[in-house]
Amino acid sequence: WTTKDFDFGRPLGKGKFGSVYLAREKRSVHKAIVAIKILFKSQLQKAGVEHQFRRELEIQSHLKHPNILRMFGWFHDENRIYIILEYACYGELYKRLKKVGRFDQRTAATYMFQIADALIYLHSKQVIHRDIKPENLLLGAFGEVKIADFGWSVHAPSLRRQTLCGTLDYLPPEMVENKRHDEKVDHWCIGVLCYELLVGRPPFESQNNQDTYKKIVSCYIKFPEYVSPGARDLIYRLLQKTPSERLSLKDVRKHNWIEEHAE
Ligand SMILES: CC(C)CCNC(=O)Cn1cc(-c2ccc3c(-c4nc5ccccc5[nH]4)n[nH]c3c2)cn1
Repeated sequence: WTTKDFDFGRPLGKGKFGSVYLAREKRSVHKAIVAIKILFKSQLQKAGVEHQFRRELEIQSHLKHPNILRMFGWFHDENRIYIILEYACYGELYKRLKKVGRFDQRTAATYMFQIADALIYLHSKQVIHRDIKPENLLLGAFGEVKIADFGWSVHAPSLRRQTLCGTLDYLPPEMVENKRHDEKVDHWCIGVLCYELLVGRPPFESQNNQDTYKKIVSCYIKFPEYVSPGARDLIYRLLQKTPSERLSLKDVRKHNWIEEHAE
């Protein structure tokens, strides 16, 4: 591939390491629409992340799941690297959540099922900690959620959380306390996500980082009265301080609140 194979359209997102553009592949008979992320080699070199980046490229090129944003390939020229990504036509879940305030149980349960399904797939390939949070989720043509690993901090133009290093709200206790962590961090994150999808803000949000940390390590959760008992049960079973006690992803998919509300 080269840039000459594509007509570039509007920017879809901008960030520290690069920006993402809408693009159409010229030759394909069905005029494939894709998102192309452009990274500058100099910036990757300056940040000393080239090898990590290659590893990420390698991992992502083998991932194929309906709820994980596809990476179709990549190419480079003298100064830039171009990553050909799936175009998610309904954009950022985060923006939609901000717009509607909070989702109904059917929407939230459907997204939770899809993300649990994607994580089962990822964990089966020994891939963890995909940094599940609304900013990293996009929406496909059928309203399905797509995990886009923005680890490369390309934030589409939407108001980011208050701290630039990414929100602390999603950090599990073992990471707050700088202990070893395993794939169970993802179980914690989808517990935080489920709360945020239903309430419109994360459960441990506070004025400052210290208070957020305190709430995280104490697993102190307050629910607004409209959160149903079924949703509370699922969230409690995921937001367990001890990683091994967190609900398994297969049990998340089978949880009665998910069974009752997911589409
Ligand atoms: C190291 C490398 C393998 C990382 C590859 N993964 C990424 O670069 C993660 N990433 C995905 C994107 C991204 C951002 C936006 C979109 C969009 C998209 N669709 C939109 C529709 C309406 C409004 C905004 C939209 N953004 N589709 N696909 C995207 C993909 C940016 N970074």
